[in-house]
Amino acid sequence: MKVSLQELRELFKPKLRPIQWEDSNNTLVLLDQSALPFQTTYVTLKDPEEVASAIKSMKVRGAPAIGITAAYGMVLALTSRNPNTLEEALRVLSNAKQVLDRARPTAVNLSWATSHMLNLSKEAIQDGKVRNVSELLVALKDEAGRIFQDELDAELQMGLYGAERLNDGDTVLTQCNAGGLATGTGLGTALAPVRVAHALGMKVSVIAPETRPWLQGSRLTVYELMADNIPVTLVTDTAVGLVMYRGMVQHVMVGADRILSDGHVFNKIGTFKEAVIAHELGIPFYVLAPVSTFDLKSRVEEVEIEERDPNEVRTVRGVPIAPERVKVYNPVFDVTPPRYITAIITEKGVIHPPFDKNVRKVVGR
Ligand SMILES: CSC[C@H]1O[C@H](OP(=O)(O)O)[C@H](O)[C@@H]1O
Repeated sequence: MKVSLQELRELFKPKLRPIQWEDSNNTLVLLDQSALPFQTTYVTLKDPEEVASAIKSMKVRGAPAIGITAAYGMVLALTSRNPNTLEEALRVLSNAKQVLDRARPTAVNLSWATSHMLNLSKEAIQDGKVRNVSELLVALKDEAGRIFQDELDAELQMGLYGAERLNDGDTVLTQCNAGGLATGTGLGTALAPVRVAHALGMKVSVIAPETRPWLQGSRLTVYELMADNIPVTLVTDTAVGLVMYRGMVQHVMVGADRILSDGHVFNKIGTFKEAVIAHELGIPFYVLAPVSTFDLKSRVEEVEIEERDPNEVRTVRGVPIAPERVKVYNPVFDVTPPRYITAIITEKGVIHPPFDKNVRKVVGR
C-alpha cells in the first residue's frame, strides 16, 4: 500500500475537531465528550484549573487528547496568571503542571505533555531563545500546536501501518474509543487503520463493545464511525467472546494509555479479556499508540490504575441499575501482559515480540 504521508494528509480531512485553541482570546474550546452523542456542546476554558476539571470529569478523554489538552493547559497558565518575569513564569508553569498531572493518573500522555512544556520553557530561557514572558508564551503556543500536528501525523502513519494488515471484507474488534475523539485530532489510533483503509477504498467494518461503565464504545466510537459512514456494529461487553468464537472478527485493534518497556499495556478496562480470548483463538491483537504513550521507566506494579466514582457503575446515565448502597469496585483501566499482544503499532514503526528488547529499539529513549 504505497501512499505517502503527504498524500494521506490530503486524503484525510478530519470532520471532528474535539480540541480548538482560540488565539484571539487565549481560550481552549473542547467538544464535551460526556454529553455525546445526544448533545453537541462545547466548554471554553481559560486556566489550568478549568482544564484539569475538564479532564477529571472526562469532558475530554483519551490518552493523546488528554496530552494535547494538558499542553494547552500549560499555555493557559501563562495567559491567565500574566507573570511579569521569566522566573515567575517558571513558577506558574510548575504549579500548573502539578494541578494538571493530578487530574487523571493512568494515561502517561498527560504528564509527558506537562513535563515537555515545562522542560522546553526552562531550556528556551537557559539558551536565551526567549528573552521575556511574551516570547515564552509564543514559544509555548507554537509547541502545543506542534504536539497536536505531530499527533495527527503519527496517527496517519499508524493508520497506514495498520491498514497494511487489513484485507477487503475484514472486521476489526476494538475496545472503548480510541478514535478521533480520544486523540483530539479527529482520526484516532485504534480506529486509524480502518479510517485509512476506507479512505483508500477498502471495505472494512468495526465491531464496537459498549465499554461500560462510561460507554465510550456505544456513545463515542459508534458516533464517530457512523459520521464517517464506516460500517459499525454495537455489541455488549459480554458478547466479545462469542463474536470472536464465531469468527466474526479478523483482527483486534485497541488503543493504550500507557505502555511499558517490556510491553505491558494499560488500556480501558476490558482490554485484557479481549486479548486473552484473541490469543486463545489465534486472532491478531494489535495495540496502536504514539511514542508519547510509552513509559520506559515504570514497572507494572508501580502504575496507578484509576478508580472512579462508584455511581458510574451503580447507574447508567443517572438511572439506577443496582441497589443504592451496594459496594462497588470501579477500576477504569486494566493491564495486558505482552504475551497476549501480536504487535504494537507506533508512528516510528511496528514493534514485535520480544518487547523487552524491541520497544527501546523503536521508541528510542
Ligand atoms: C487513543 S485513546 C487511549 C485510551 O484512552 C481511553 O480511556 P478514557 O476514555 O478513560 O480516557 C481508552 O482507554 C483508550 O483506549
